[in-house]
Amino acid sequence: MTPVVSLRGAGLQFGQRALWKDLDVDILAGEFFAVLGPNGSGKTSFLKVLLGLQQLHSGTVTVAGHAVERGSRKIGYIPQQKSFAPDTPLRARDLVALGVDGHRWGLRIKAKAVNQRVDSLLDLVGASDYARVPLGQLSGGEQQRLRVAQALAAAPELLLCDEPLLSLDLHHQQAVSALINQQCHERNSAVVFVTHEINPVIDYVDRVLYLAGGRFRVGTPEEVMTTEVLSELYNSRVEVIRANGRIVVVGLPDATTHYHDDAHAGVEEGH
Ligand SMILES: Nc1ncnc2c1ncn2[C@@H]1O[C@H](COP(=O)(O)OP(=O)(O)OP(=O)(O)O)[C@@H](O)[C@H]1O
Repeated sequence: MTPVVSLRGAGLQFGQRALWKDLDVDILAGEFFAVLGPNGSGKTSFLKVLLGLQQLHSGTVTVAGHAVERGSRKIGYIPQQKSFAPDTPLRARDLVALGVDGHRWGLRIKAKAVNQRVDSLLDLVGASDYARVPLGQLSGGEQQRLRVAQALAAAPELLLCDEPLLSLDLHHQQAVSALINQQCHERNSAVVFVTHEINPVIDYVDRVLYLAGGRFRVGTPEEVMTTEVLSELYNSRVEVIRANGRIVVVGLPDATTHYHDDAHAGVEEGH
């Protein structure tokens, strides 16, 4: 089986700073692949390489067996959240319709089929109620659910997600993670899921790429999310604690922690 993503000897560097190098990895159809690491470790840049928006410094990358091309219909992309401008001249359903590949249906039934597909996607992400509201008037979480629907619209072979759960409440975090998991494990897309927190998707993740300090480790969560591996990656003693199926990492170096509030200082879940 041809891997959906294949990297060989891949390296990315800005100036003198190597984000990662000598990365060999194949990501398969139906695999949920999480990319974890502190701020600035190169997670978004990893997605940009797969999107053809960022050249590798060394090595090679292919998607579905071919050189990476920009704007590929094989790839669905949920970008890191940025709000739409208040005067964006699109309604919620227009955004989702942009993701639907109308060419799949014959001309005569095209409009109807596209409308039905858009309706079912809006329903999937719980956005039917605001389908006709202009994008700029929607909350951050509502906009985010539409981006998810748009990315799923073309049933992509490869689904790239950059922190897709940010600004979603717990209920919608669970709903959106389950949808992405369905696209992966039921519809056989390869999913690359960038996140600071593994816990919301811990039940779905097959393998992890953990980036830190110019180093990386690839493996199952059980192999990578350990005291030994993370201490080595951070070059500093951290403790990985597992409780009730969740992973808590304690003692991350200050420069790499993201406190949600003061109460979390020194403790970061699933990072
Ligand atoms: N085009 C570029 N030119 C120079 N430096 C860049 C460029 N793109 C990214 N960088 C740098 O590379 C590093 C990694 O950036 P990236 O956005 O991939 O990190 P990240 O792991 O996604 O971080 P975060 O968790 O904060 O989103 C950052 O220090 C960033 O400033």
